[in-house]
Parts: sequence; C-alpha cells; structure tokens
Amino acid sequence: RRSWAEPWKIKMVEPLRVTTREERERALAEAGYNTFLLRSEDVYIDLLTDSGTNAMSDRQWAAIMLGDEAYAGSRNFYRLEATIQQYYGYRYVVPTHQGRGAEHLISRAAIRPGQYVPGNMYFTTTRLHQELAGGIFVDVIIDEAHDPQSLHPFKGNVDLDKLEALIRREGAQNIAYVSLAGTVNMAGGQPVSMANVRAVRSLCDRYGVRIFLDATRMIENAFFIQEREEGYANRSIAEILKEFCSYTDGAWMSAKKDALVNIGGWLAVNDAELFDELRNLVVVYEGLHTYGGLAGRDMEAMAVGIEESVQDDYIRARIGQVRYLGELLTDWDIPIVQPVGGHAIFLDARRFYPHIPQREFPAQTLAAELYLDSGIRSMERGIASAGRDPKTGDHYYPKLELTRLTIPRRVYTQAHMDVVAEAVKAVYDARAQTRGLRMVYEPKYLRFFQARFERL
Ligand SMILES: CC1=C(O)/C(=C\N=C(/Cc2ccc(O)c(F)c2)C(=O)O)C(COP(=O)(O)O)=CN1
Repeated sequence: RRSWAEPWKIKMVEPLRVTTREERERALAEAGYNTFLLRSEDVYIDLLTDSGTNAMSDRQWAAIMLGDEAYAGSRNFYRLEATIQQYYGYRYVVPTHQGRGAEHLISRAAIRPGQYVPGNMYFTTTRLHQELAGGIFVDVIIDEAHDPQSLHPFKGNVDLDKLEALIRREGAQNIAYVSLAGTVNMAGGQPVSMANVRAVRSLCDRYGVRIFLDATRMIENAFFIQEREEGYANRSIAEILKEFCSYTDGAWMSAKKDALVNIGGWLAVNDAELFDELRNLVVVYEGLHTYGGLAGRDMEAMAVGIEESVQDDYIRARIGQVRYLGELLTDWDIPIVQPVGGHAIFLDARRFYPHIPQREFPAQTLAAELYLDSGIRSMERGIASAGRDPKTGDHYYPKLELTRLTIPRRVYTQAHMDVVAEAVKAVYDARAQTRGLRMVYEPKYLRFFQARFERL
C-alpha cells in the first residue's frame, strides 16, 4: 500500500508560540487545572475540540466576500437551504447560530414535559436541552459502547430491545422522539450502521415514533459505513449520507464540525407543521428565519463547507490523520478507546491511571499533565463532564473516563501528531507518580466548562 497525503496544500499559516514548563505551570494553576480556562496563546497544539477550530478553504474565504447582509431573504440563505436539501435531503431548513441553538428549538417544539427521549448515549448540550424542555433522556445505546476495549465496528448503534422495551413500558405517546447521533461523541466518535438506522426506522414506524438525527459528524459516520458495512464500499460519501438521513424525520447540525466553518448550525425537518413551529420559534431565540443568528457570509461559507465535506478524498484524509495518531499510541500500548473514532483519540484515563479513583478526576488529571508536558490541550470526557444526577445530587459515575485528543480538520500536520504521541508517552511513562485532583469550584450548569480544581 502506497502512502498518500491530504488533497490540499497550505496557502496561509498562523504562527504558534512554544511555551516553557514554568509558563505552563503558572497558566494551568491560573486556569484551575481546567483546560477550558486556559488562554489560547498559552496553548501549543490545541486538541480541545474539533468544534469551530477547523481551517476554511480559499473558496470558503472567497464566499465570505459574497455575504448578502440583507436582514430578510438573504441570497446566502437560499444557497444554504438548497445545499442542505441537496446533501441531507430534508425539506425544510432553519438556520441557527450553532448546534445548541438548534437543539434548543427542536427540544422545545418536539418534547412535551414528562415525555421520554431515548438516545444513543448522552451528549451534554443535547441532554441538557432535552431536560430543560421537560424531557427524560434514556440511554438506549448497545452495551459495547460503554466498553472502551470492545472492537464492535458500530458502537454507536441503538439497542433495539432497549428501545422497544422503553416504548412498550411508557407507551408510544410518551416517547417524544428517538435522538440518534452519528457518530457518538462521548463513546469515542463511534458510528451507527445503515442496517441499524434502517431497523430503528422500521421499529419506530410500528409504534409511530419520530427519529431526529444529530448530524454534527454524520459525514465521518458515512465514511465508516463506506469502509466497514457490506454493500457500501462502492457508494460515495454523499450517497451514503443522503440514504442515512432518509430514514430520519429531521436533523440538527453543529456546522462547526463536519461543515468546516467557525460558527453556524441548522435544523431541518420534513414535517410542515413542525417546521411552522420551528420557523416561528427561531425568530424568538436566534433571529429571522432566513438568518437564525448568522451573518449572510457565514451561511455562504457553510454552503461551500458542506460541498467540500462530502468529498471522498477529503474525509479519507481527515479520518486517516486521526487513525495515524491512534496507531502511534497503540504501538506503545497506551490505552485508548478502540476502534479509533472519527474526530478524536480518546485516552482511557481509567486504564492510564488505575491508581487514581474516579472521584479524584483521572481524566481531568490526564488533560492537565498533557498540557504541562508539552502545551497540548485536550478535553476531559469523564466524571466532571457527566455532571450530577438531578434526582440524587451525587455525581454520575460514567463507565467511560476519557481524555479526548480532538483533531481539528485541515489544521495540523503529521509532524504535530508525532509530537502529540511522544508527549502522551512521556506522561504515560510518569504515570505512577501522578496524583489526582479535587474540585474546588463547581458551577450549576455543564460544570466541566468552568469548574476549578486543585492538586491533591
Ligand atoms: C454531537 C454534538 C456535539 O459534539 C456538539 C458540540 N460539541 C462540542 C462543543 C462542546 C459542546 C458541549 C460540551 O460538553 C463540550 F465540552 C464541547 C465538542 O467539542 O465536541 C453539539 C452542540 O453544538 P454547538 O457546540 O455548535 O452548540 C451537538 N451535538
């Protein structure tokens, strides 16, 4: 097999500052050992998130010059609407400022207080908006998704028995909709198979239950279907994406991921009545229904980003870079979530630091140590992110205690991946001496964004 490289060349660069260890010790202490509270200028390789951190192409930058900043009826909206209809297949489109803007609207419009929202593993903002709308989130993902070492090729799949049992127990009228994410962020960027979404569709049709898709990384999901699922090897990413969406009643999207823009989102549905309510709600919370909190230029750049994101050679390179980092780490027997997902490498902090109990925040500790070693920023996806159970007030104790190395699209080179792998190894080699953390400040909502910690 010959090596091959990204289908683009670099036309502009943004200088990075390399810091010293003592600068990083000071910066991290000021940030309360929380990578979310670090200043970007104190970060060397920023793997906090793939959200909004992706590099736009020259064509997207050119689109910025084509902003039609009319308050109503912007040309850019109609271009974006047509592009979403073409590639995702939904009929009605509402732009929003980003993904959680769309999550807020669909939760308000499609959940009646007390209804259940079954989904394939929780995501923080998704679950919060469902709960704020009075919904009760229920995890119906297959058990393998909670096992970082399971090699199931589609760990994002819905467990049909769990879903049917919930519908039969609570009654179809008490199920707001199935909240289906492709890929599943908190499981390690794990995909849902076409066979599974087809099976979920036919189960839901039997009971008259709707399915709404979190399409945020659906193009990465399409790549795994093309690569792993029988019958899809010769289908294009665009064809796979459209078929998958055709089994759902609508979708919300954080365009800050797959669609290669720094801000933006959308909501799309096929039902005219639901659309009417969403188009009415958007003017209350986001902006007129033809801009939804976005400038015209943002919508134009998003339309170009969608067209670029479905190109087969682009997505193969994107996933290939994540896989490259994963292979470096597994060559050194460093514990990561397997199989390697679409947007990140998830370090298994539980196996990395077996001597640090979950209540001492192993994943948060690992993110802190990685930053101290080399200025690499990662994100805690463990007990701090899981938050507290509203019923008991105690922490949720997730099986997955992970530190996410999230790879922005078209930003870093293979050399950066080598540096990251060596830094992880240096931290791994020093793991026996590492101590945990205690939380000294805990905000009410989504605590992991702003919590502060101290060393034990
Ligand atoms: C599958 C999905 C997402 O991944 C997602 C966002 N993701 C982020 C940013 C983030 C969000 C929540 C956190 O707890 C977090 F620490 C990081 C991320 O890094 O992964 C949103 C929401 O889209 P918005 O960010 O455009 O509003 C909806 N659905």
